[in-house]
Amino acid sequence: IQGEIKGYGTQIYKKKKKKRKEIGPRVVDYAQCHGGKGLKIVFFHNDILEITELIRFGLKCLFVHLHLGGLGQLGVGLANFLRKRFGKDSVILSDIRKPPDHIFHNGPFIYSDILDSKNLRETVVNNRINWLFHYSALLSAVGEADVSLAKAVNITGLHNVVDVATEHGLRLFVPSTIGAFGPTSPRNPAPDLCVQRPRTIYGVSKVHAELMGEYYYHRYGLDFRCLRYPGIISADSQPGGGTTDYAVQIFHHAVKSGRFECNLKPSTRLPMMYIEDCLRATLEVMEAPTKSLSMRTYNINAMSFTPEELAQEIHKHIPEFQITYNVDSVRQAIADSWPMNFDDSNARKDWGWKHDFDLPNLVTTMLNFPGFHTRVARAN
Ligand SMILES: NC(=O)c1ccc[n+]([C@@H]2O[C@H](COP(=O)([O-])OP(=O)(O)OC[C@H]3O[C@@H](n4cnc5c(N)ncnc54)[C@H](O)[C@@H]3O)[C@@H](O)[C@H]2O)c1
Ligand SMILES: C[C@@H](O)[C@H](N)C(=O)O
Repeated sequence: IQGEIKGYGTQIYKKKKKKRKEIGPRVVDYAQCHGGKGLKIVFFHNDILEITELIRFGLKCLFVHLHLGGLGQLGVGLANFLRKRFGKDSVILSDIRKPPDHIFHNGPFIYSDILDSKNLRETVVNNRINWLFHYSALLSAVGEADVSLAKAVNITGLHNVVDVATEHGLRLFVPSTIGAFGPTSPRNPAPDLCVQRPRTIYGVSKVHAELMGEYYYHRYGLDFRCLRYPGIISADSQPGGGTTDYAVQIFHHAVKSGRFECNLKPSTRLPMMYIEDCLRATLEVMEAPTKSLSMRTYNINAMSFTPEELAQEIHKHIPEFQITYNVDSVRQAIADSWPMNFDDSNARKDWGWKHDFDLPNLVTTMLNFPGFHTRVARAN
């Protein structure tokens, strides 16, 4: 292996018979592996930046990520995405639910309840975890239906996660949301820093998570990283009870029956994103050099549309598709308090965020997603 590791002025050499390393002061050991065809390099476990650079040069590396709340709409996709990048055994998926066979056999899975701090600590210590992705949460609509459980999972759970991550020097990712804004926030667009007075327990808990993470970063040096996601749209996983769920369900109904009853008004404009962009952004901000991050919580944006505009785009592919409206007052009130558009210029400037999917691409990709039609048929 030969090449310069950008930004670090270090080099790895492989010569025919003799292997030699020059890779900066933090390498603690190196050895031949794979029958002499490879070079195994051992780092201090926190040197993620150097490891990231090496992976760009095609080196395989083992460092372990723990992924909490991993069986939800976004979790399995994130685990697959990270496993492709870092190797199957480097990512441990966890949840309190029993995983289906194909997920259980696809890589390490363990039970982990974020409300049980002892169990969480044991998991982190026993598996020598370096990065932690905290996806466990009750979303906006289900949170309003059970405020006390939402308080426990979204607030007490977050405290446990932040404590363990701080104690063990982990890099911690916590997703926030458009739901962290409220009716008094600027809505078109909502910038990173502005009034945040959400009116849902979900939103309140996410503002709390943003502030706790940033406080621990300043006070104790916790490497906390947070993105405010828009509503996320995925083909192979179901949404978990949010206000933006309609934008996933519409595709299933369009394919299955050609009809969809929407629970938001036709003119409700919300920021949205295809899952592939969301997962890529998550990895990009986790890999971003510390010095490039001027903030610890960033908006990320891709597109913004109304149910009416989404239906029109689907109509181009399925001309017989029909949408009707039966408004759910709880979800509508939530949606009306959220931003219509997101200003993500800081993410674009600081660490080069750029979305790939706009509305036409999203609809084409969803409707042509491999196995989507079969999956819809099976789900029904
Ligand atoms: N999906 C979106 O559109 C969206 C948008 C913005 C932000 N987010 C955030 O991304 C994260 C993941 O969202 P999602 O859509 O996958 O959510 P989801 O509701 O689909 O999944 C949440 C998971 O958390 C697990 N969980 C609940 N209680 C737990 C506990 N005590 N311990 C461990 N796990 C527990 C659940 O079993 C579930 O698998 C959440 O934090 C959410 O707020 C999601
Ligand atoms: C927007 C996001 O946080 C989630 N999909 C919800 O609607 O609750």
